[in-house]
Amino acid sequence: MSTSAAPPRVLTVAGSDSGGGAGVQADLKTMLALGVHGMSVLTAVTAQNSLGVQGAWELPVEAVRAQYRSVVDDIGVQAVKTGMLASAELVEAVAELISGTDAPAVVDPVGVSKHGDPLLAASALDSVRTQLLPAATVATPNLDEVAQLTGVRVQSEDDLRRAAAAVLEFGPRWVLIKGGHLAGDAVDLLTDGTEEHVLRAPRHDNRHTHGTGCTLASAIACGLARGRSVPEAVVAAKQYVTGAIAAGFALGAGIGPVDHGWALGRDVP
Ligand SMILES: Nc1ncnc2c1ncn2[C@@H]1O[C@H](COP(=O)(O)OP(=O)(O)O)[C@@H](O)[C@H]1O
Ligand SMILES: Cc1ncc(COP(=O)(O)O)c(N)n1
Repeated sequence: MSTSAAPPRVLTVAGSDSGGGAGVQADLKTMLALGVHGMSVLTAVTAQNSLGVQGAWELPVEAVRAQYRSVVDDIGVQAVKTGMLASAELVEAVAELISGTDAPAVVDPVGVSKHGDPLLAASALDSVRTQLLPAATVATPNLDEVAQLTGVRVQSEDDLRRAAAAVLEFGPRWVLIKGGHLAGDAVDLLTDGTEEHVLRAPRHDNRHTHGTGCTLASAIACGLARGRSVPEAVVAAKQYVTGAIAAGFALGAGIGPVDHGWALGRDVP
């Protein structure tokens, strides 16, 4: 009997989106599409659909710690991605867990949903700044999160560099500022303070963009788990999320999800 070699293992530490477009569900679908073994530590459960978030319940810190230890101590991880962490207590526990793990960490500092529903308590922002961001190999804030964390308001592409410098002050190794909410091309800036990479993709005129940020951060984690450098992983992840946005589809009466499976059966980037 033959056994196949195990694929790289990637762990998401995030909230559940019952609608299946964002959160842990987006992360695991991305991981399957990009050829790694996806695993999850659930931090919170949301009742969520195309119209918004109808309810959110966080898990006890012991439940988060126990899930994390179960996965890391037996199966092992080649990369970790964090998403919705809900409270200061959970942010601090997760920051400690990822700091003690010998694997790159992609930190998506999720603040609010596309519909403006809060996914992180305001009282947790300081823990994100002082404990979570310093533990990140790559942090991937969107423009609202940049404003919340640093006070820098990005209004045009020219402001991206100033935003990146302000986030780097908190200590992540790299930062990817996502300019997806600006008009014009979808432009993101990746930098470690020395090297700078501008990632530009055509804007798809598609309102079905639920889950873009989760999908991009997970795709970066997949690339890192496969041994790619941060810039290589981010370039490939940007290609993957751009294709997923182009293929986003209507579901329910509101904002539909990106299509995580758009590249299945084709060569993955
Ligand atoms: N309409 C769009 N067309 C193409 N790319 C987009 C579009 N909207 C967002 N993006 C890209 O999707 C990724 C996620 O960005 P964003 O939507 O800003 O994150 P978040 O989901 O955290 O708000 C970024 O690479 C961004 O440039
Ligand atoms: C549980 C959960 N986590 C994260 C997001 C952010 O989603 P997006 O990727 O659209 O910003 C969400 N809506 N729900």
